[in-house]
Amino acid sequence: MITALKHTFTEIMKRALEEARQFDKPVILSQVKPLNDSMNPLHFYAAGERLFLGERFYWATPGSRFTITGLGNECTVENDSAESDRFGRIESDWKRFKKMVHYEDGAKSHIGTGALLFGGFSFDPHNRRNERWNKYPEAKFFLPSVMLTVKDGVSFLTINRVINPDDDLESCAKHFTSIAGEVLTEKASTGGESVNNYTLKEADTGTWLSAVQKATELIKSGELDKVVLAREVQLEYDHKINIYSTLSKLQTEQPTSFIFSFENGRQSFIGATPERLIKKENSRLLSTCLAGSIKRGKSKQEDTELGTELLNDEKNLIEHAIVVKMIKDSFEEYCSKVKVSDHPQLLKTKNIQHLYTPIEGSMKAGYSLLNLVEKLHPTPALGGYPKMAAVDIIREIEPMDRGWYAGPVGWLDAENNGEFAVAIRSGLIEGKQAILFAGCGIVAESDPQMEYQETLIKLKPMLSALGGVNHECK
Ligand SMILES: C=C(O[C@H]1C=CC=C(C(=O)O)[C@@H]1O)C(=O)O
Ligand SMILES: [Mg+2]
Repeated sequence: MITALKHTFTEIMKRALEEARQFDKPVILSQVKPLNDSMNPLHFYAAGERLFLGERFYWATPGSRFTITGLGNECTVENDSAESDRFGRIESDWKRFKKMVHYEDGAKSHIGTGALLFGGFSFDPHNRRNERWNKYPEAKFFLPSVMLTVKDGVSFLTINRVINPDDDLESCAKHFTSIAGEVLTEKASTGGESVNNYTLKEADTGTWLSAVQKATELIKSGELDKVVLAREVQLEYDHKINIYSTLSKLQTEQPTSFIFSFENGRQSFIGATPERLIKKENSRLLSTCLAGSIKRGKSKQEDTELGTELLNDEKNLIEHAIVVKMIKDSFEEYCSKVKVSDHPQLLKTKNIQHLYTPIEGSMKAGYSLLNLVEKLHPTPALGGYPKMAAVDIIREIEPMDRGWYAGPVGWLDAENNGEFAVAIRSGLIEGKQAILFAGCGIVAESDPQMEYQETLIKLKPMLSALGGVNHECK
């Protein structure tokens, strides 16, 4: 068995085992190999179904220029802390582990390969909890057993193993020699019925409209500047929802968004979000201010006219400016060389146009990616401004438990690089049921009916991926 592996890697494996025994602590061993043939990441996800159902993740940046697909769970790093230390605790748990990461010689030169954690955070750890989110703690990440990274068309396979002090060399070696073969030769089960017969229930529409009205009054009375209010719809299908085809439709229909799936037992939390929270590549940090929306036009001309209207609409410009100010202020605290343009541009997805301002900076020494996630979450595009007042009001008047909706979802590696998006345009899927979420930034000038119409547009990406393109809610 062991001889099937490269001699050097066997040596590394022995050293890892010795280290685990010496410190009486588990050690992560990671092997990264380039793949000669390019591989379709969604096929890889589907191929993991038999062996790793319930423990898979998928992440694709806009245009699928970078994807990571993880199968199996070598170790979970999670906590249910309602305090702000939920970010810090993920960081310190990961630090403890990652000190002992070993790479095959020469393999670790690509960000997004090797040992990394994928997962996310709930929106608000202090909110009441609906039992549907029981499997999604306030912070949960896992290290996959096997992972495919595709970067600009080049594929890498990572195999991870947590080596415990009482493991033996032979079983470790077996893990590395057999796991990749088992997945790579597995036939992807991508089929299944296309989903289209469903019933849709809208929860508490009246309550939501009154909440929006109430929010505008609170804003006018000076209690806060902005609050984001969300609502949910429940879809019941007559057969099990096919996650593979849903992801693949999202990927085709939403090329300007991040596509994600976090599979957790029988549930999958999936979405196509256009909004990056933070990306860190070495010391370079990028964030996206995205807020303010209008529908797409039916013709090119109407689309351009609507875009121009959005760029000049006072209500939407206020909604957007509040986000830019908060992210810019945070960047100025944590970064040098902050760059942000004075005027928003348009970001167009298939169904909607947004006001968009990218922002970048160079992270000061002593900070980490998760420090930035903690600082930014929730931005006023998801929470409101001021942050604490807005989150309190959401807790009080929003008629639902957001769970992981609008929380940060993404990955971080052992070198403190990674990327998080905000989990909007998303849904929680289990069996025949999908619960979809959509929210809107409420400012003093907001009109409840118009905000409601905006949520209908924001529900479309998920509805369409689930086969319900023409549905119009009440
Ligand atoms: C909260 C959501 O969208 C945010 C992101 C972009 C534009 C928004 C808006 O115009 O209201 C929202 O702030 C959502 O899609 O659920
Ligand atoms: Mg809006």
